[in-house]
Amino acid sequence: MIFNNKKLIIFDFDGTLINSIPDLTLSINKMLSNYNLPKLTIEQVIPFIGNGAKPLVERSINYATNGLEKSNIIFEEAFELYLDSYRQNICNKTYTYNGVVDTLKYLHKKGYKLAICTNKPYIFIEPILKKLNIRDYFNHWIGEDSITEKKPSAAPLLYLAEKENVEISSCLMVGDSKNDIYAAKNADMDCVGVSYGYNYNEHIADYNPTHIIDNFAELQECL
Ligand SMILES: O=C(O)COP(=O)(O)O
Repeated sequence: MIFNNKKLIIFDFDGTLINSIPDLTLSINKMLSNYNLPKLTIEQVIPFIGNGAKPLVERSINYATNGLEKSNIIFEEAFELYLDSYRQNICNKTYTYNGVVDTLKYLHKKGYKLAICTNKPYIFIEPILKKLNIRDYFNHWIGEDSITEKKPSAAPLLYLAEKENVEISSCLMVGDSKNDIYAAKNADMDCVGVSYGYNYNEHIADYNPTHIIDNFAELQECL
């Protein structure tokens, strides 16, 4: 599929541009170990990603304490422990998926405006972009706490379109999660689903994005 007349491409972050799951899991496990709870595997943590940091911590604690006593856990304290650990391990094993760097370079060179809309806390975005040497490709990035609503609300996508002064029909959302597809549909925006991400272990095709790609570099054939 070829998308004509697009000017602004908005990317999801975790599961689309970067595989952050090893560092997220490490930080979840550091938090859990504080309460002598069993460690979770990467596979166990994957379906907890997508709605932001608090749901990730909450789902992980619920899973790890299944049947165990949890009255000793104060959620706000556990959340701070997780944030502290992630701050220190933000980009140890996180990497860009295959084709991401070359494709960002290609799109940037072609004159597209590029932005990121993630449900990750804002404070974590820039350090990762810098560490992975991709910061300068993006005009804007927003996190779950940047405005009052997050994906699957249309609000963050509408906010970015307005910031960049681009009409919705000239924007394209690219993401791995149903939250990305719903946000795009709620904003009446075309969207590309990537099949290799997390998406609660569900097929992205089940959410009917405008187009699906299996490798990020395929975007170069669409734009
Ligand atoms: O941190 C999350 O829960 C999801 O982040 P994402 O929106 O970049 O996939």
